[in-house]
Amino acid sequence: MSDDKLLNARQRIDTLDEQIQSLISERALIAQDVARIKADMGDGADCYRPSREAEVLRRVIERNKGPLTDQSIVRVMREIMSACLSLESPLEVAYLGPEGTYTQAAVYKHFGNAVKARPLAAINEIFRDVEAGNADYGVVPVENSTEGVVNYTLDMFATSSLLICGEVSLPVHHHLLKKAGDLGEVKEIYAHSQSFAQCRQWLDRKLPKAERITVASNGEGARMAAESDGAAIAGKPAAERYGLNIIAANIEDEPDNTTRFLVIGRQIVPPSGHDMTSILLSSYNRPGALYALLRPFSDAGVNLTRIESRPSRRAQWDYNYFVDIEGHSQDPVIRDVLDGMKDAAVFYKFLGSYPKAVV
Ligand SMILES: O=C(O)C(=O)C[C@]1(C(=O)O)C=C[C@@H](O)C=C1
Repeated sequence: MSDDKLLNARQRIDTLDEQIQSLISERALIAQDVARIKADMGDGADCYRPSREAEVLRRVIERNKGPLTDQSIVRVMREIMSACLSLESPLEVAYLGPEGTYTQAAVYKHFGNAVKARPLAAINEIFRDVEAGNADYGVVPVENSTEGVVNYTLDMFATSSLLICGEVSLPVHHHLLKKAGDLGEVKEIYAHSQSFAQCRQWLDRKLPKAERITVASNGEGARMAAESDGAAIAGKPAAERYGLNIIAANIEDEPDNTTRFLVIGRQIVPPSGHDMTSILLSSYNRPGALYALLRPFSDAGVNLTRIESRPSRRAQWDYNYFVDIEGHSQDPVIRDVLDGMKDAAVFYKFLGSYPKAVV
């Protein structure tokens, strides 16, 4: 009797699978049409449309009645769009490698698995690669909820011609990885400095005597652990990539530890309805100058969500301010404020308007 029930349920699944598959194929045919339409419009260069993708994914969440979580249903839809886009034009995305880094996970979260992800050794190489047109887009880490900003990425924007085209928010779970053995045998640990900082309390408590060896990336640390008796702090993809065991899971001090990444490219992204805008400013070094510069945001009711200062490298004790606001630069209110700011600031650079991360 229960055999019959199982058979029946599987038949219903088979029927639905057939319908889903034929609908996905129909969708892919339309995506090919879209590519032809874009080519006819002389607009073919940018097959990837971040705003449209954000709209599609937001609609998926609005429609979701469960039982799948928003994250799960978005992941499925993201892969369908990724496969459709690869029919239009395969994308190449440079990221902070080697394989197994959180940045690689951010690439796949944002672009799906049909993208060609290219690992590079340093953040400046990613900027150069995209600027030179070797990669279509790049993905770089910009801030972590526990450890704060990635200064190197912010500094690159001061001189780069690239724009921010998107953001990716990735919950980061650190694990202690080792070829074999257990916690008691760990004498050396390889990790990126940010990961050591994010797991400091756990390490002080559990492995106070182990030597902490800072390496360029967590992927690199995992590779080194695979070739030695040492352990590495990295994510699950690195464990899989380098054949390591997870000997302690989720060792980050903050359970909500999240890293924000930026997608960099040459595209001016149109509004999606829920956008962010990033700018770089510097003000005169006199009382009230920074306040006067930023006040128009408040007067216009624009939400300033982040401000970071970095040495400008133009003069001693002179600073650049990285400012994030909610909204798009094509919104007339924001356009007016930014236009005023261009004249009032000592230095002003528009870094991009882009859709807020959907999940
Ligand atoms: O709407 C478009 O412009 C498309 O190319 C289609 C599509 C999709 O599959 O939905 C694919 C790629 C783009 O990045 C956005 C959306």
